[in-house]
Amino acid sequence: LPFHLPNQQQIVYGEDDDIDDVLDKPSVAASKFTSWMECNVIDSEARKLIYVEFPTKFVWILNGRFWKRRKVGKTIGRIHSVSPKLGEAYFLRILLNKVKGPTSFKEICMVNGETHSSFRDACYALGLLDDEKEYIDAIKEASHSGSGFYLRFLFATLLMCNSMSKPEVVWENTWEYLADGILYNQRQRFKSADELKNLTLFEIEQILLRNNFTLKNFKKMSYPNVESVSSSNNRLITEELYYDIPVIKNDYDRMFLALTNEQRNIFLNIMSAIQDNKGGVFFVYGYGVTGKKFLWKTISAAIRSDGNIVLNVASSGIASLLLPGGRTAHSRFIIPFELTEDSFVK
Ligand SMILES: Nc1ncnc2c1ncn2[C@@H]1O[C@H](COP(=O)(O)OP(=O)(O)OP(=O)(O)O)[C@@H](O)[C@H]1O
Repeated sequence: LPFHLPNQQQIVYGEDDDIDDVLDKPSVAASKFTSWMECNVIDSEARKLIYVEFPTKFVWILNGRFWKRRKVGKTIGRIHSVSPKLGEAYFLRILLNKVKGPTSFKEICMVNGETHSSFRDACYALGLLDDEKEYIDAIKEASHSGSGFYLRFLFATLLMCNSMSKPEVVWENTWEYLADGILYNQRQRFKSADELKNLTLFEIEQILLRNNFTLKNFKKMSYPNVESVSSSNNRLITEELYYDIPVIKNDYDRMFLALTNEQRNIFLNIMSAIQDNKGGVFFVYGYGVTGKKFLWKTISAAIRSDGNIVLNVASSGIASLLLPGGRTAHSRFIIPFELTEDSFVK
């Protein structure tokens, strides 16, 4: 048994069909599902049945596009299954297993005389959905042993699985647990008193600017470095500076000592181009498993352990996973890729 949200009935049409002809199709005016509701208006027997029971007493007359009382035969109904990800369609399906004889979509949403604004709310009112207590309790319980990072991961996983019917309720009740560690990390972000001073000056300058003043009017006062504030508020930059420097430094020391002569030569060449601000394009090639990625990792660790930024990119998703903090070049630099029949990634 098909069903659909209001005005979302399925229609099949050809590529060149005229839009008016498409809209005039009988399946638009009367889908199996909307005809069921129309039958409920005129037939009192129909109103005793939920949708899935309908085919036991009624048959669908395809030519006329209406339901008629069944005279012979037995049949059972089954409603198409729907993923919870589809939201309202999923909740409508739940209601269809409960509501007898509705004559309109509005009536499906009606519980004890009250019309709800969504199928989800109607499910709630009927007690068909759990309250979110079990999720709230689970997050609170996990907070005894898990860090804030782990809890945020848990909440994100619950969101991705669509397991919570009212994620906003869980969020409001648990955000303080989920926020654990963020304040601490933000404090750590300001590596020096100078950065903190700069940000404070920046905030003061904002107040002054709103009142047509500026710190520049006070000759002896320092002026904030606006560029560094905007970069410290830039999420991408912050993410790249989020590495645990002592850990990275340790990795770097270990890897640097292990470099082969050939790797070390390349490493020193590239590092000197960086340190002397010369820049350059380096093409490192070699047979598989000869240590190219090991070299990238060492270079990345060397640069990151100085608190600088490395953007590791690869052309394929799998290769990018092998690089520390790697992303595909397309994703990182938002390279447009026109998808046609003949397009391919070189
Ligand atoms: N100097 C080194 N000291 C210790 N282990 C190393 C060294 N160089 C490479 N390795 C190790 O050798 C293995 C292969 O290296 P890596 O993955 O860097 O090779 P690759 O050239 O990038 O391979 P592929 O081309 O197949 O992707 C890894 O396990 C790496 O840790």
